[in-house]
Amino acid sequence: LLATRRTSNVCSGHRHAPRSHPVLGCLVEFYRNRRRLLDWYTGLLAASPSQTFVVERLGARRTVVTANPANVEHILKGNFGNYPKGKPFTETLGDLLGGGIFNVDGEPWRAQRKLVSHEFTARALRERVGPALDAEARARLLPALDAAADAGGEVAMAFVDVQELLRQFAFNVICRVSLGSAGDDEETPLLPVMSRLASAFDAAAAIVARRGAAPVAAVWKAKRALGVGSERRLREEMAVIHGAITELILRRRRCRARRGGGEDDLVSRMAAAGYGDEVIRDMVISFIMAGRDTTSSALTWFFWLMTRHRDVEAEVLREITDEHHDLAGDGEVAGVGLDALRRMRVLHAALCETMRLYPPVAWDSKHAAEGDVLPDGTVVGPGDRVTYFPYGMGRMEAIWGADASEFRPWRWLTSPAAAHGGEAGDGVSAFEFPVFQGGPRTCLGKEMAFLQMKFVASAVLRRFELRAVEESREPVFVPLLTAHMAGGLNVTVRRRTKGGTC
Ligand code: HEM
Repeated sequence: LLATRRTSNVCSGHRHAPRSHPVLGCLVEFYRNRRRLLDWYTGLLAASPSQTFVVERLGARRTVVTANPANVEHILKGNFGNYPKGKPFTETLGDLLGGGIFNVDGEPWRAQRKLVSHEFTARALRERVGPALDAEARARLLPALDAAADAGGEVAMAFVDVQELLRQFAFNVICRVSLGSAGDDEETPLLPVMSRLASAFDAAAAIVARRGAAPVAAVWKAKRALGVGSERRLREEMAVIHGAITELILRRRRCRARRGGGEDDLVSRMAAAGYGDEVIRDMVISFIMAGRDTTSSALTWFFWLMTRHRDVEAEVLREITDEHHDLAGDGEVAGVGLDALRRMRVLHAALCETMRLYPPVAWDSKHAAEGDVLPDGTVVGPGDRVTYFPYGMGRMEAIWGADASEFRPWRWLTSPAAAHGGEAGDGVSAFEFPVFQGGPRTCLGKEMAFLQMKFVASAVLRRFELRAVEESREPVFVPLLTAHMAGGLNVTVRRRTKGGTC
């Protein structure tokens, strides 16, 4: 069973691994560790001489898990063509994502990527993302924190779940960006459609994520064939999602017709390029998926880390105050504000450090089209799953040094490229820090994500001091499709005075 001398096999070759039944393979071990897979995998990778191990278990595909940067570069870039997402991935996520960019390979992926990249030009960020952030912050995010701050004065334990607030914020922003105004001006209010969509989306994504984590895929497939249990619920939630998005697209069309066309949002451009309603709908689903839980997850951990590391919070606040931009106060966010956000190096470093330890996408898998040998000598068979593992990589001493487990944003400012005026993190390879993936399929929304996270961090920290209600509790990181904090992040909110103190 050993793939190579340097690669550990979880069930037979690893010196710390328990002996396993030759037929059941890893199933027992896997089942025993199912609630702590992240830490189990991280430990196995750290102990492996080449930061790679192979899992073989009955009823599941052979899986190579790696935290080795040379292997990650090979999979994501060097031999990209041999590592599509593959059928097992697209089958698991197909009911949710359909034929959207996240769930297709080959030519359909290439064509969608070309089209979608227009959403992320400097102009699109300035003209559409900036105003969407500004509008959403003014409409809901800042008023909710204001209300919590007011309540805090009267009720001893008034608090707000900032993770939930951030998820709603990101959801509304991504809907505004991909669908334009989507008929805000119509008689039937838009909000109920959006909240129907948001809750169906949550339920469907959770069911699909559990499919991916199931020890044996045959179980969910049987439930789907019989239309029972969670699979039946998934079908119902998907009907709600499809109905709501189709309604939003129709509103968008009516809105465009009323205004005489000439608009440049994703839906309009896909329609103009001849894509049918179903493909457009699936693309919007992929977009919501990509843009919603990723930034809100990173920001939730960021705010929690700020309550733990007040020295870092003070440095970030000093930088924000120095930039003198008033993000939701004087309306400059869409112009000067975006440039000010780009200049914030300490905040950028703190966000990178947050995502190193708590990556929004904790692991990601491809499936080998043909047999291959990875740079560290691991043999890959045709059809094998190959998983790169940002969560484990962020904690590897082999990559980050002896202080890998500590939150130290300064490490991002001391690389030679960053120290000479580059952006924080310049000089760190995407294959050592594959939080946004890397190579031809690298995240298209990376710049938008940083802008959004910096915008929210600045707008919130400048006005409010957030403190975790249970400061001493270590929150639980739940990976699913995108990661989140179990139980949310309840914080108390106090308004800051002008000088940045409370
Ligand atoms: C902190 C925030 C974010 C992180 C960590 C992140 C991470 C990632 C990762 C790991 C992938 C690769 C997924 C895969 O191929 O399996 C990806 C792809 C993608 N991301 Fe992001 N993302 C973030 C925010 C965003 C935002 C705000 C958008 C805007 C809509 C976005 C749009 C996309 C798109 C369209 C793809 C698909 C690219 C392709 O398949 O060619 N992302 N992202």
